[in-house]
Amino acid sequence: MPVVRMLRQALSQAMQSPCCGCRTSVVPVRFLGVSPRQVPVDANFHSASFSETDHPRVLITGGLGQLGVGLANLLRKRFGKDNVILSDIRKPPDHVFHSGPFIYSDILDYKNLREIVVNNRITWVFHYSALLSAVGEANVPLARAVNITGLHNILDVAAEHNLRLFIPSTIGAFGPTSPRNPTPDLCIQRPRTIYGVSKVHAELMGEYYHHRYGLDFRCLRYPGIISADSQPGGGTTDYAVQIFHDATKSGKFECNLKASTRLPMMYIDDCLRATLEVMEAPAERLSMRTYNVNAMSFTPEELAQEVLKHVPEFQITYHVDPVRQAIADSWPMNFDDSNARKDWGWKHDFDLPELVTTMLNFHGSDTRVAQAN
Ligand SMILES: NC(=O)c1ccc[n+]([C@@H]2O[C@H](COP(=O)([O-])OP(=O)(O)OC[C@H]3O[C@@H](n4cnc5c(N)ncnc54)[C@H](O)[C@@H]3O)[C@@H](O)[C@H]2O)c1
Ligand SMILES: C[C@@H](O)[C@H](N)C(=O)O
Repeated sequence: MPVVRMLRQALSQAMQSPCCGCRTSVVPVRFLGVSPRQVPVDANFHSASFSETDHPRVLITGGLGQLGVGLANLLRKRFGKDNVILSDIRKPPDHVFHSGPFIYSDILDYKNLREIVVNNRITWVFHYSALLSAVGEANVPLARAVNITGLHNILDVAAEHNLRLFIPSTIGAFGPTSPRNPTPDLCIQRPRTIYGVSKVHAELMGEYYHHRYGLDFRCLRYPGIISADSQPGGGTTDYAVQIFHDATKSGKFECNLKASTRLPMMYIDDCLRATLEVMEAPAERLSMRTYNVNAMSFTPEELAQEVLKHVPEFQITYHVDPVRQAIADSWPMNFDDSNARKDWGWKHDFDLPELVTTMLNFHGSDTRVAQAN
């Protein structure tokens, strides 16, 4: 059937369908190959995208970055190893490859995404593929492709196959004209990075697909995430991970942000737990589809002071990267996550002292910690 005729037919069906809220029963259609399809959306989709007695079948995109492997570990404990598929365009290290299902998936290849979802009977997607703030500024065309075209692909696949879709947003979705201390869920969002622009777009498109097509879209705005056993992928908050490596290796750290740069931060265990909790929350508990989540907020100077309590010879110096500093200066200093706490019971476990002890212990400074205490 010619494309124009199909579009007309889809539009006319959408106009004729009884309106439940503002949702219609037609999802966007991709015209690929010779068999374009229209997939009706169940009006009661929010109640379940899979049988409630079954475990979800999960796909994680961009899973080999800082957060994906930890998320896979957490989800596999809960839903079973074979129910969680990790994917990326990079080659997995041995321990990841042998820890559960892994497949190649390029978020820019729509047809391949659809095949993966169909062949593996996927019901939940955690869409982690992205270029972060600093690497995004270094390659805007690629960031635009991965973060925006890739987003469109995953939204369409999710809407067509009734998936529950998690997309992380970020403190970077706010900008210099947002209230920065604290930053509430709903306020002006005019970010100055391609990363931030693409994340505001993701928030708005996900919410639009939710209202328009009933897509079960869920989104958390993460602060800077600090992890011990995985490396950050090129963001502005990376210093708060690197400091622990350097403090334990050499006792010295050169920070690329000013001493007084305050940013919201979270330990990875809290971040991944928040992600699972919002995905498991009953739909009626979610008064919004995009929530701020937070744990703590600190400056490099305050972090260094806390490290010093454990590593008395630790020295921090500053060599400011103007690109990262400009980004950080436009981001929230404190994040108001009261809606997440009220609606679905968000509560963080790690504050700054627990974070520093955990990170230093992981990096093998047990003796120094013991000596200092
Ligand atoms: N780490 C943080 O501090 C933080 C904070 C806020 C939000 N987030 C969001 O969480 C998600 C995961 O973050 P992360 O820190 O693990 O990111 P990361 O940069 O470490 O990893 C991103 C992954 O995406 C993959 N990728 C790139 N292009 C791809 C493509 N075409 N197809 C498929 N995969 C592709 C990369 O290979 C990489 O493994 C991102 O969406 C990020 O915006 C992270
Ligand atoms: C904050 C977050 O989105 C990411 N860590 C970055 O700095 O780009």
